[in-house]
Amino acid sequence: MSDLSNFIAGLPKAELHLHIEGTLEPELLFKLAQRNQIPLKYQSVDELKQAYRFSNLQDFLNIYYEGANVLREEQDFYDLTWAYLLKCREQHVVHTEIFFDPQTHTSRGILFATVINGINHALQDAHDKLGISSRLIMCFLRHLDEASAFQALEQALDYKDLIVGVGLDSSEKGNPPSKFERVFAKAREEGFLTVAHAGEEGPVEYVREAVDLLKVFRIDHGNASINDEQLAVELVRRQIPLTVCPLSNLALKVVPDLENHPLKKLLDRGLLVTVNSDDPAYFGGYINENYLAIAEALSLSKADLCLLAKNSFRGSLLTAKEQEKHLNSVDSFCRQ
Ligand code: HPA
Ligand SMILES: [Zn+2]
Repeated sequence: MSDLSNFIAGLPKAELHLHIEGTLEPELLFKLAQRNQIPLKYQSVDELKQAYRFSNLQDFLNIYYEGANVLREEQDFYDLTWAYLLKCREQHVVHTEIFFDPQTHTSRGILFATVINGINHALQDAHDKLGISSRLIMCFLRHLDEASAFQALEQALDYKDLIVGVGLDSSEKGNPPSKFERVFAKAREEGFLTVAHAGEEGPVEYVREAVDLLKVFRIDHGNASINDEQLAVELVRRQIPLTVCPLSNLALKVVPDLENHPLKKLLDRGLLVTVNSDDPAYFGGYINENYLAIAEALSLSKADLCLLAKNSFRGSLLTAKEQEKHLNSVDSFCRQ
């Protein structure tokens, strides 16, 4: 390993933008298809991997929802989550805030309870056996209507002890945050925190709506924030984190290449930028690969990487005391 990848591997990190369905590796996908006797269009893992070439977000989403079809039983959700948590241990992710998409599963007749119990048991085991802490955030699919989101929210009310917040993902263009203003208002009333994907493929106006209408405490992606000076000033002043996902942006052609990624400009402007993997099984890398790719493309210094790692804890839902502990461990690693 190069000096830089060693350094990144050793940095204690939190992950704040990770779709659990996006960690479904082709090998596990095949194994679950077999276990659940689900026919696949693809003859082999290699053939499936060939299909992982995307021109935009929608291209990816079509394959991602198709992949999720092999998840049927509680054990499937457990195995999926556990495999990701083992990756966390390997990559020194000590805290992770995970998205799941209940509508992807309930629309296929899978019970909400099946999904959340499988995920939650793995998170509990990771806490007990691996010392990894976590939070769970439920995302609404923005291509579906408001009524469907309200239904998902209704089901989440029974699991308030397991779900800390709600988010918004799927096809961004044409599905602005304003479409879900009332659902998010109800979610906040019920005590959920809010986040939203915004400014990935969509315009900067969607970032503004996420902040003003959905009252988000973080923006997922937020690349477009660089296009509005006044908004950027506000994000800096309020230290609203951006959960940036470099390899995702590259794979979905949100940026033409990583050399033109806005991460360093956003960081230098004082935004609370973090690095995350989004859907690592589909985009060619987990968190360390994301740190390495963006560090190489933008010539980030070790001090920049330390700041990104610190931001990952500052932007998390951990308590101030827990954050302090992790910030100290980043500091002591970075002083070496
Ligand atoms: O990056 C993403 N954007 C929108 N929806 C998603 N669902 C999984 N990943 C993504
Ligand atoms: Zn995402």
